[in-house]
Amino acid sequence: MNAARGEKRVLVVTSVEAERDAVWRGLGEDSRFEVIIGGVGPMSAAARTARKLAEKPYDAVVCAGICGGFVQRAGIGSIVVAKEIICADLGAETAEGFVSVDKLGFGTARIEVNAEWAIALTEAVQRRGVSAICAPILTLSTVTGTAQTAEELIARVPEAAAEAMEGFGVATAAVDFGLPVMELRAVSNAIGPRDKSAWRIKEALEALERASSGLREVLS
Ligand SMILES: O=C(O)c1cccc(C(=O)CC[C@H]2O[C@@H](n3cnc4c(=O)[nH]cnc43)[C@H](O)[C@@H]2O)c1
Repeated sequence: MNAARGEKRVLVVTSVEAERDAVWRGLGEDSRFEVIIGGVGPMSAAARTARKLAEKPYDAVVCAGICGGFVQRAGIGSIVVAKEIICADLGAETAEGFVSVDKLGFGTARIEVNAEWAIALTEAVQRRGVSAICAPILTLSTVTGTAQTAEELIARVPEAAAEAMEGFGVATAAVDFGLPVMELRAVSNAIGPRDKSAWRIKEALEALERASSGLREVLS
C-alpha cells in the first residue's frame, strides 16, 4: 500500500482514448488512480501494463472499457464486472472442436479476480442506477462476427456475459507482479453478426463513466 497515506494505488488500463476519458470523468480528481491507454488486443495490453507495473508500486490493477455482450445476459448500456477473466481462444483447434490450454496441459486460460471487490463493484454500480452483473468475461484477439461463433463461445463458457480484447493480457501482467485484478466493461454491442453501425458506443461510454465512480468506493 502507498506508504505515505495508507491508500491503495490503482492502475486502470483501457484500450483507447475515449474509454480512458470516460473512466477519468467517472473517477474525478482521485490521485489514487492512474488511467492509461494499453492499446487494442491482449498483447499490447499485457506489454503496456507490465511496463507501468515495473515503473512503480501499485496495489491493484483494473482493465476497463467497452465490450460485446451476450445480450440475453448483458444488454446494451449495461455493465459486466468480471467474476473470472477467460482467454477463450488460447488453445488448439482439433477435429473434435476447440481444446483450451488447461486441457492441453500448458498452463491456464483462466485468471481469478478479487471476488470480494468484484461483488462490491457490481453492487456499487447497481446503486448508481446502472444495470450490472458479475459474470465471466472472455478475452479474444478477434471480435466475434457470426452467430455460430457466438454459440460456440457460450457452449465453451456457458456463464460468460461479455467479450472484449484486453482483459486476459492486463490480468496476466497483474498476476506476474503478484497483484489483484478486476475487469469492468460496459456493453456497446451484441456479440454476433458484425454490424458496427449497431454499436452504441456513446451509451456504453456513459455507463462506463458512471460505473467507474464505483471504483473509488470499492478500492478505498
Ligand atoms: O469509435 C469510437 O468512437 C470508439 C470509442 C471507444 C472505443 C472504441 C472501440 O472500438 C474500442 C475497441 C475495444 O472495445 C472492445 N470491444 C467492444 N465490442 C467488442 C466485441 O463485440 N468483441 C470484442 N471486443 C469488443 C475491445 O476490447 C476493443 O479493444 C471505438
